[in-house]
Amino acid sequence: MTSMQQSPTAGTNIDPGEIAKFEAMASEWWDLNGKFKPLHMMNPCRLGYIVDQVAAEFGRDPSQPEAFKGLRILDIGCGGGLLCEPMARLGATVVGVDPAERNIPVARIHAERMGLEIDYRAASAEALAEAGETFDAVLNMEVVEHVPDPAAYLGACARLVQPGGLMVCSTINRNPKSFMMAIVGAEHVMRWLPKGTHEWSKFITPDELTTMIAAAGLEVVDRKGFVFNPVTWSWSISARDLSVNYVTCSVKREVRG
Ligand SMILES: C[S@@+](CC[C@H](N)C(=O)[O-])C[C@H]1O[C@@H](n2cnc3c(N)ncnc32)[C@H](O)[C@@H]1O
Repeated sequence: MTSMQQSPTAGTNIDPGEIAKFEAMASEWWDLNGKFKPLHMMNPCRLGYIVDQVAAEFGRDPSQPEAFKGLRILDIGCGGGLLCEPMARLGATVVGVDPAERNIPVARIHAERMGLEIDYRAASAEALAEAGETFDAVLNMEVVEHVPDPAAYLGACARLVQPGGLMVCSTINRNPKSFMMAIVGAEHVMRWLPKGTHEWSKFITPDELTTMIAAAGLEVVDRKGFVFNPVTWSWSISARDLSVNYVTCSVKREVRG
């Protein structure tokens, strides 16, 4: 790149180092034993949470085929589409967006192979908000800890939620236990993730996240933990233990006039 050319991430709320990390792993999104193994392992648990929240908010029965038909769902920081695909299977109109350009063809090709129609775009939350797009539900899973200015990013995400809609946002708590589990355990001992995937200082406590989401104009209506059980080797939802991985659901109240 010459000094006259601008990086695609220049002047944005996107960390080029983070994008490079994810682009280097892009071919592994759908390898169950590859670098995204932890996300695949968590997927049933976090999908259960997302489906329940969306179904409750919009009065849908998720056991019915095409339960989410008519809903427009955005997955921001979609990676390879691990969450987009199940949403499309439930009948939603799905847009998956990620600033790491190499993720997009990987996600597109996989969706095509699965016979799913998903609108994947290399873009940022900020660019979509600027274009005035809105969605019934915004999925914002495991992204905020990779963003330079989380408060500004959440502001853009909140603008993408339609009045009456919701955002599901998950991330990692910041405390000594999360350092031991998410960095020492996951990156150095289990080697589930490449070393340096996460920076502990970028983790966010549930109260900090709640405050930022509220400042962005949404109301946090639910917070739960995602807890790994090393005996059953599975993840479950906890109402009490938000000490490492956790999720929030927030809504944009409709203005009554
Ligand atoms: C840990 S992965 C999570 C992927 C997906 N959300 C999931 O949970 O399966 C983080 C994703 O966030 C994307 N990302 C990094 N910085 C971002 C930003 N500023 N805005 C949106 N997405 C970003 C990365 O490219 C990567 O795909």
